[in-house]
Parts: sequence; structure tokens; C-alpha cells
Amino acid sequence: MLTEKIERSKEIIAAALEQAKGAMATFSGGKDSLVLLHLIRTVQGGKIAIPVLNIDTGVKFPEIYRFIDKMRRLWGFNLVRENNIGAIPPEEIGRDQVQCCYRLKTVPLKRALEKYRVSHLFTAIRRDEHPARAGEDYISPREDHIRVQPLLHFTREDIWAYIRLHHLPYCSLYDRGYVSLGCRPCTSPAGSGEAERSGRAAAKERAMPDLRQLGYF
Ligand SMILES: Nc1ncnc2c1ncn2[C@@H]1O[C@H](COP(=O)(O)OS(=O)(=O)O)[C@@H](OP(=O)(O)O)[C@H]1O
Repeated sequence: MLTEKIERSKEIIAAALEQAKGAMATFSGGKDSLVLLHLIRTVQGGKIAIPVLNIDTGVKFPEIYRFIDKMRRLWGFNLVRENNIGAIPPEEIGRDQVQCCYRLKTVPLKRALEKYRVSHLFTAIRRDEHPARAGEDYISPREDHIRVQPLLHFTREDIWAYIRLHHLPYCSLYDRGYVSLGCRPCTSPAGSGEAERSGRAAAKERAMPDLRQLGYF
């Protein structure tokens, strides 16, 4: 039942917020982190009181940038943007995916964690997204901080049901066939019957690197 799943997520969020000395949420502009922010907003009484991190690779879709700004205005949260733009020459972006993801995503993420002294980082990953995420726990200690992953038990359908239930706005790319939003060079729409992340890196017909291994999400 969705109601029970929502309650479970709220409990995880509330407990982590209570323990955290430096909590931070993540928002990619995607549907899952949208739900994460809404849940945090609910737990915090209608206002997101912790900073919200967006890692800007510089090659996201314009629709994503616009949607992030729209939500920032609507919900009035403190959006913190971090980037490492320029670390990869434009013509090489997406070519060596491990290097590209590491420099454009992991490096700025690590920098943000240090800069903002983050003890607990809230992410919106789900177990059903990918086999690599199936074994994840709600609370996942890393080298220097703790990942809080309150949406692990949500399915893709749960996310959309939540968005409909609360009449949340969402990024327009989802209505144009995109099911998982990454960087422009490595994302294409997925066919309707395909796995959720099949459009990621499909533009290059390659598998995404293991981002967990790279210290990303
Ligand atoms: N660029 C950026 N900025 C801030 N937060 C981010 C970013 N990329 C990933 N995330 C967080 O990780 C969640 C899962 O996203 P992805 O499956 O796209 O992750 S990954 O890029 O493949 O590692 C993601 O949720 P959704 O993107 O909504 O699914 C966020 O909680």
C-alpha cells in the first residue's frame, strides 16, 4: 500500500533529521528526488529547512534547469549548486564515461559534502531501478558521511502515484518519452516496454559506469 510506504519513508526521514548534525537533500530535477523533497517538506512542517544540493554537470537538458528553478521558487528552498564544469573539454564529454562521470559528478559531490560539512545526505535512489541498487539499505554509511535513502522501497509506479496524489508538477521531459533523466550526451528516450534506465547511455549504446563504485549515487 502506498500509504504505508509513505509513512515508512517519513519515519526514516524524521529519524535521520533528528540524528544529523549537517543534513542535506539532493535534487536532480528528476521525479524521485521531487518526491523526496516533498516528503522532507511534509516532515519539516511545510518548509524544507535543510539545504538542497544539485550537481550541475553543465550538460543537463534546459527543461531540467528550468524545472529545478521552478521548484525552488515554488517551495522556497535553499538550493546549493556545485559543479566541475570545464574539467572535461566539451568535445570529450560522454566519450570516456568513467572519467566523465567521475570528474563532472563525483568530484563536485565530494566537494559539496566537505564544504557544507554534510553528515547525512538524502538521496532518492530506489531498489527497483537497477540490480546494483537492489541490495541497498535505508541508512548507508560511507567514508565521511551517511547516505539516507528513504525511497528504496518505492517502485516507479509508486513514484508516479505519489506525484498524482499530491498534484506535483514534474519535468516536461517525462511527457516526451524520457523515463530516467541523465546528462544530454548520454540520455535518450526509452521505449515503453524497456527497463527504466535503458535510455541512460543509450545515446552511446553503452552501459553506464557503476556510479556507486565511483562514489556517486
Ligand atoms: N545531478 C544531481 N544533483 C543532485 N542529486 C542527484 C543528481 N544526480 C543524481 N542525484 C540523486 O541520486 C538520485 C538517483 O539519480 P540517478 O539514478 O540519476 O543517479 S545516477 O546519476 O545514475 O547516479 C536522484 O534522484 P532522481 O534523479 O530524482 O531519480 C538524486 O537523489
